[in-house]
Amino acid sequence: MTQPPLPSRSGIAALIGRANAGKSTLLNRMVEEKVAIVSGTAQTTRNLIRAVLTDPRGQIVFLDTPGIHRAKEPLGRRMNKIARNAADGVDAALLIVDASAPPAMEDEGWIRRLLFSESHVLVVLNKDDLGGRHARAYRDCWERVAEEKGRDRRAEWHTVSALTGAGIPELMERLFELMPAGPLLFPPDVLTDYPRKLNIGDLIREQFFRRLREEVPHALAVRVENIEETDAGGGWNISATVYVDRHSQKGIVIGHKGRLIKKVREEARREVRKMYDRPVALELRVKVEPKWRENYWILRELGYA
Ligand SMILES: Nc1nc2c(ncn2[C@@H]2O[C@H](COP(=O)(O)OP(=O)(O)OP(=O)(O)O)[C@@H](O)[C@H]2O)c(=O)[nH]1
Repeated sequence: MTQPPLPSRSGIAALIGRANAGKSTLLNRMVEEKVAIVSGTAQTTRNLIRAVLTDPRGQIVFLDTPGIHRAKEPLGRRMNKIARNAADGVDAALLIVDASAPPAMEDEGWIRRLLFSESHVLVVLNKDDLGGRHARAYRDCWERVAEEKGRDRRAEWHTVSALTGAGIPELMERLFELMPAGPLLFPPDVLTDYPRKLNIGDLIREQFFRRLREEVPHALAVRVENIEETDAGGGWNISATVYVDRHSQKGIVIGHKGRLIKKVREEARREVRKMYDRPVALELRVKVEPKWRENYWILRELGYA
């Protein structure tokens, strides 16, 4: 029997929008049962990947942006920074707005940001079932901010109701078109097992977050290369690489006499052991990879065995 051909497009879409705009409802509606939502467990709240949708038209990896809130603590501020950057370097950035309510400061903030993003931008006017009274105000807001900023930048506008499903097939069709041709980013039968490497990477990164000043963690990625089962006791030998942008950051991440990375390794090891309930050995390497954020090959490789 011949297998159906694999889809030949695959890309990344970021979901952006203020709380209550309907991001989660929209995501659920877009992916329906066809998807493996990446694990509902508590750990994945830190995880940016929310879902991977594969169908004959292609594959879309949906990235979530943690809500932007008025964060006082450093971790919250860093999360905001991550959220703001999630719109960059993706194949489609979806700004979801609630068209039944007027644009809020946060919507305008996102518009300002998206005007400078190189990603293809789609503004999704959600909750159209409530009448979409304020749809025009969002378009006006876009135009006004673009003019203020001197940016001749257009967005694509889609009117939907995540609740009733109206407008969703058209939006999906368009998203698949926007995904670049190329091999799948993730295996098609994604992936109950897949989040493990991501989660462990997150746990390690979080330990750096806790110990470093703002600039560095933002320029820091952790990629778990390998999880090897040990012969005895069901333990894991994990090796991971910490990527930074610049040489100067390498020293910071390693710390005086290697103290910082050692501490991170110990704490991360403890966290992983707690989460997966097994003995863990962890090896960390630091690598300088200028502009890693612009290369999403790191993302491509995450999760592959
Ligand atoms: N009438 C209507 N309500 C909607 C629609 N989409 C979402 N909602 C409602 O809006 C509320 C917020 O939706 P969520 O999907 O939780 O919003 P969110 O943007 O994910 O919010 P956070 O999880 O806080 O980021 C819920 O009560 C939804 O049922 C829609 O198209 N029409």
